[in-house]
Amino acid sequence: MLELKAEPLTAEAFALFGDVIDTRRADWFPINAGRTRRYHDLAKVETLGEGARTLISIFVSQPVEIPLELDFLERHPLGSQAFMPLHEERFVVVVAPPGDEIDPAEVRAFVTDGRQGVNYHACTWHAIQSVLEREGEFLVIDRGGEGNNCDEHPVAVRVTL
Ligand SMILES: NC(=O)N[C@@H](O)C(=O)O
Ligand code: NI
Repeated sequence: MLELKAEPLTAEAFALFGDVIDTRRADWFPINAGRTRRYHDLAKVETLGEGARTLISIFVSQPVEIPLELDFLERHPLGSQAFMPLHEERFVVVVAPPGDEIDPAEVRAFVTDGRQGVNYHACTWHAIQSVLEREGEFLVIDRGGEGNNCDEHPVAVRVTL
């Protein structure tokens, strides 16, 4: 069993796996006669393969227990997947770099601070949505279309905070 203590999520540490969506760390420009700040193009949306299209969904998730025990990670080979909390929910992120095998030494665990969202790049191995403390509501942007877009890989991970 791989034991990991979750680190605070930062864009730098997450760069190998995807993007951190966070207005506090992003540029913006004014639109709508200056009434709106546009935080523009914050993450790389990928939609690959036959009939690919971008989906906008809402996930309402029940909270996970800590320690969080995982027995697999998953990846989406045909597209990215973004999760943005709608009510400052914190969540646990467990990732490994793209590749057909998962090297336990490369698995990382993070915890968000409520203002952060994540966008997993295509093929990044990740744990399924794991919200903390209370029911969470997330805006999810990912890929629809033909073909299989979800592979699972067994790996035993135990995450503490
Ligand atoms: N299956 C699904 O839509 N969600 C997962 O991909 C996940 O990352 O939670
Ligand atoms: Ni996923």
